[in-house]
Amino acid sequence: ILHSFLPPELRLSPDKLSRRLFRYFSSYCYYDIAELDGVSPNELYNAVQLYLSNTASVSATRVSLTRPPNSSTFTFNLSNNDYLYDTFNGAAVSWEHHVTQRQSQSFSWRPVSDEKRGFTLKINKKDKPFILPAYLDYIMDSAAELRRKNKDRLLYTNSRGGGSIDSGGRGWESVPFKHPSTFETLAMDPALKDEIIADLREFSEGKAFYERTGRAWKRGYLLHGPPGTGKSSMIAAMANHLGYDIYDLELTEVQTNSNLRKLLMKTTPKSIIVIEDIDCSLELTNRSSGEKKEKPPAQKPLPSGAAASGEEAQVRSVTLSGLLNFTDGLWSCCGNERIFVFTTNHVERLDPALLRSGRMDMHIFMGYCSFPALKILVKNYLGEREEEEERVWMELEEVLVKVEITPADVSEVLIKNRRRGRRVALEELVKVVKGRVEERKVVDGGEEVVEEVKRTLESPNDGGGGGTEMSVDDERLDDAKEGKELTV
Ligand SMILES: Nc1ncnc2c1ncn2[C@@H]1O[C@H](COP(=O)(O)OP(=O)(O)OP(=O)(O)O)[C@@H](O)[C@H]1O
Ligand SMILES: [Mg+2]
Repeated sequence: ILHSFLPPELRLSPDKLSRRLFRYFSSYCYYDIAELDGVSPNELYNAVQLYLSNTASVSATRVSLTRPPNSSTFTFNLSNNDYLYDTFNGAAVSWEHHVTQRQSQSFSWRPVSDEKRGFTLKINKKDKPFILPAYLDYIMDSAAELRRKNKDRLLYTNSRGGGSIDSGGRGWESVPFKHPSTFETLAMDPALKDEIIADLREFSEGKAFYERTGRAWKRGYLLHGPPGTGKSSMIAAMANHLGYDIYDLELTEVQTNSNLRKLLMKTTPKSIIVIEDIDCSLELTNRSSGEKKEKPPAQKPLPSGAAASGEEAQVRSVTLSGLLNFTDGLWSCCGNERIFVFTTNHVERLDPALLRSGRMDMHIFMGYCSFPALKILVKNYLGEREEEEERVWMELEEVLVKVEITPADVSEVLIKNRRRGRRVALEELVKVVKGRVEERKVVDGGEEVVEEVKRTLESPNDGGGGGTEMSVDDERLDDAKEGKELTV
């Protein structure tokens, strides 16, 4: 009866009709996202699945857990007909996963699953203008990010072959990057560590900021400090924290500025470009001086093998300005989201052009082992602190301020004595640090004596310089000789 009264477009089966009526009066709208679009996979379905499997708001009543091979984390998927709630821009949405059996198996060249899977997104009609399509874009971006984080990261180098960039080779050779260093295991001042982590987060989330301010989306860090203080470990921790690849650029292997540019052009976004020991890699003379720069001794001969004239050598070698052009000049915008890290043991040897403000955004000094850093190292190697160790810790805190010991040295002692038990390892550490204090006293004493001897020799009233008697305590002089060679 109803059919005969209704217009043709509404003459539907009761089931469909009731659904349409329900949707018409409902305050929600629904979006179906099927696994397959015809026979090809639906990218959005995969993105939603990945996004939901990592979303923090696990409010579904039943989820299926999985652990992919070689992964340390569990992921979960929605079970059939279960819901998960999410919020975006303050609006609540829900996702339902449905799995149904395929009715008829039409012939297909590709293997098609027996099940038909899909997600249904339910959002309030009033929220629709505010969250669509931004929410779906956000899901696609988040999924791409998760995919990148889950994939093996790579360490590239230009010094292991990979084909010379000149002869059309790739220039970079890669290996899987598996360095275990993280910010948690990195022993350094906690305040500085937090500052670096915050800086990295700001950088990686700063796309809009960099666009708005017209700056190239890149950041430079200069790590300096004595050997064995964790500069390389810091780079690994940065890469692990951000999930970036690392390009370890061996400058001495690059022959010309143009090759350097080609190599850097081949780096991918979301990567860290590292130049270790920059003071040794290049003759980093002041680029404005216009003087001819001698080819650095470490630099390899030119591929042609021909002896280049002085002029040619100048043109055909990597210069500071060539490097800065890429890190800072017009070329810096070729490729987004890149971090440059330079390390050096001698910051004072670097060209001021490299140090001027704005060039390297952050100068990080990796110093000798402080007490908070020591606590992290002990925790890394020996585990959590125990109750009855108060005395040893007090002793360590007291002596540590008197010496310069690198985290690498501390690690060495702890690794060597780890098997002998925690207590013994700590006692050994105290012994080593105290030993260093004693050594230092001798050296300091020696230096004092040297100064005193110098003063005596230089003073004409005392008859110094003529081999006459000196008023130096013999015993201290002996000590000094043991500790340090006298060079007066
Ligand atoms: N701050 C640190 N935190 C944790 N471990 C450290 C730290 N510093 C050094 N180590 C340990 O010492 C070893 C050497 O450190 P690393 O290679 O990072 O030093 P570096 O500063 O890069 O030295 P170099 O200037 O000689 O290149 C590392 O394998 C690491 O185990
Ligand atoms: Mg290093």
